[in-house]
Amino acid sequence: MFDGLKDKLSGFREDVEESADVEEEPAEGDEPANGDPTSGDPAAGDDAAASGDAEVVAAEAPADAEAEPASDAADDEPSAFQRAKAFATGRIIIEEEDLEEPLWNLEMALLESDVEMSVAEQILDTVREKMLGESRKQVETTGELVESALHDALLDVIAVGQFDFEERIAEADKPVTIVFTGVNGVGKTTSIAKLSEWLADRGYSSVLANGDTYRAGANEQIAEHADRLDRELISHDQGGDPAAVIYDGVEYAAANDVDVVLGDTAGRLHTSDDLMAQLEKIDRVVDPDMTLFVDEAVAGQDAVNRAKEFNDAAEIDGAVLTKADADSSGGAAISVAYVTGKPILFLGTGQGYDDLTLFEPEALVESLLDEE
Ligand SMILES: Nc1nc2c(ncn2[C@@H]2O[C@H](COP(=O)(O)OP(=O)(O)OP(=O)(O)O)[C@@H](O)[C@H]2O)c(=O)[nH]1
Repeated sequence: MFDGLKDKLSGFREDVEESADVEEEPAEGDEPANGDPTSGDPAAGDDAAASGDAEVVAAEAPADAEAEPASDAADDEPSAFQRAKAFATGRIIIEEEDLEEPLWNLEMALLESDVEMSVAEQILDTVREKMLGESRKQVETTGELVESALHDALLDVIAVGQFDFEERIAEADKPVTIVFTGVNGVGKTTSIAKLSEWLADRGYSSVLANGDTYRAGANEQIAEHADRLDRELISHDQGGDPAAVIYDGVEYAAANDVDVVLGDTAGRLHTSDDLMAQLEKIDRVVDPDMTLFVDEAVAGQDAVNRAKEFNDAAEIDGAVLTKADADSSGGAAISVAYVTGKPILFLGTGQGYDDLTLFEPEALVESLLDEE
């Protein structure tokens, strides 16, 4: 999953390792490109330093490095002594300028992978801070340092607002009403059917309510899922009031001890203003326990923009990203939570009813950074 992004992240690691290697070259006695007088220290010839596995001391680069070379050994800068010591112990120092090109390449890679601009910038800021920050005292290999910086940076943006969905269902008063929003054709209805099955696997009953009274054929489509899964479906004729359908779903669930109401909504009306007004009305009338926004992982930036738009109209509690099994760039999965402040809760991973996976930020980050 998200193989393109995975390759690009691995490219960043190689870039940094290459830049760090350049720092080690003075072992041969060459004058370093940056003219740093300490880089030529003979101690840099240490075997460990010459190996690709050299340890790293992360240090803040002086902001005015060019104007004032490291000769003054100011307390808050990587002093000549620190550098000499680093070389003597087979370590290298990562400076801001070593990261410049790799970070630029990383930014391009993230944008090419459809990561939203503000999210890409946040990732870069965290990576820069983690790799140069004073607080990082541990000594690690270049690869480990990059991996840990990327891990923290990605997790920070992906895990925004994450909560335990099953616990939320377990603790809520029944029936729990969940309304699904999102444009047509992204897999909203299929996701409702999948979630009904996911809930049943965990002992929760559910009823489907078709609030998409706009599109011809919507009743038949959801009825097919309800039949196959043997679930009750509440629907009104085409053109009816969607808020009334979902309201009836809640009444039915309360009267029949059903745990969860899963309400579908239209993905398109005459105008997008009509659609947003309809969602606001459902919000007002039904006051759902959760509103989940559904879109395709493959839609990239479009999915991120739509998530923002829908969240503005009827505040969402989380998102479901479908078609994560298709070859997608990964940008939506990285960006939606940071941009909306609401977590991705599920990934759709196929067309079967069991193809719904709880979204786990830590697992996603680990798989993105897995070198296999
Ligand atoms: N590969 C894959 N296909 C999916 C996934 N989720 C849904 N689909 C397919 O996407 C298509 C559209 O899904 P629907 O559930 O009809 O989409 P919708 O958003 O409800 O569309 P409307 O009913 O038109 O609003 C169907 O063919 C689904 O089988 C997924 O996670 N992976």
